[in-house]
Amino acid sequence: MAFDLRLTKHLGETRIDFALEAGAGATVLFGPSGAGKTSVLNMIAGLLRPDAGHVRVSGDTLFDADARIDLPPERRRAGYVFQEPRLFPHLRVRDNLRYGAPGGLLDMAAIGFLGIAHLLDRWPRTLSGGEARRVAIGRALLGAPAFLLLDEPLSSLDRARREEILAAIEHIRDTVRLPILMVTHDASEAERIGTRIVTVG
Ligand SMILES: Nc1ncnc2c1ncn2[C@@H]1O[C@H](COP(=O)(O)OP(=O)(O)OP(=O)(O)O)[C@@H](O)[C@H]1O
Repeated sequence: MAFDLRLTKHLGETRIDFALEAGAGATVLFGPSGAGKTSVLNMIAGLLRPDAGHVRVSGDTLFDADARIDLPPERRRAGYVFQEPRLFPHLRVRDNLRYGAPGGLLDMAAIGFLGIAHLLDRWPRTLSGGEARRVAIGRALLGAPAFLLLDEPLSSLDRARREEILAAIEHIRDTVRLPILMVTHDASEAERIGTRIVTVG
C-alpha cells in the first residue's frame, strides 16, 4: 500500500474527514476550493497536525495519534512541491537544487528529464512560471524522497508549459516510480495523471 491515510482535522469552520488506501502510481485528489486538499497534503508532510488518525506511506508509520507517533517533517522523506514554487530568491537555481540534496553532489542525471541544466546559473526571479515549477520539482526529487506531494503543479501555466510539467510528472510516475499524491481542480489533468482519482469534500 503506497498511501494508507485516515485524517481528522478541525480548521475554523471546516471539518476534514479523509480516508484513503491507495496502491502504486499517482493518486489525484480532486475537489472544490476550500475542501481541504492542501491541508491533507500538509498533514501527510508533517506541517499540520491531525486531531486524530494515521499516516502510513509504503508501510512506514509517519503519524499515528493513538500510538503517539509523530515524525518531524524532515524524517518523513516527502518531496513536496507547493502550489507556488517557493524557490529561495537569494540563491541561484544551482543552489536551490543543492538545498534539496545537502552535502550531496548535484545529480543532474537524475533530473535530466526536467530540462533545467541550462538554468543552473540563473536567479529565480528570471525564470518563467514553468521553469520555476520544474526547478521546484527537481529540488524535491534531489532530496531522494520516498514519495511526492504535488499541490496544483500546473496552476497559472499556459498550455505549452502545462504539457512540459505533465510529461515530467508522467515520467516520475512511470519511470522513477515514486508514489505520487497530486491535487488538482482540473478534470482533464486528473484523468491524464491519475492512476486513481479521489474526490475530497
Ligand atoms: N488555520 C486555519 N484556520 C481556520 N481555517 C482554516 C485554516 N487553514 C485552512 N482553513 C480553512 O480550511 C479549509 C480547507 O483549506 P485548504 O487550503 O486545505 O483547502 P483546499 O481544498 O486546498 O483549497 P484550494 O483548492 O482553494 O487550495 C478552507 O475553508 C480554509 O479556509
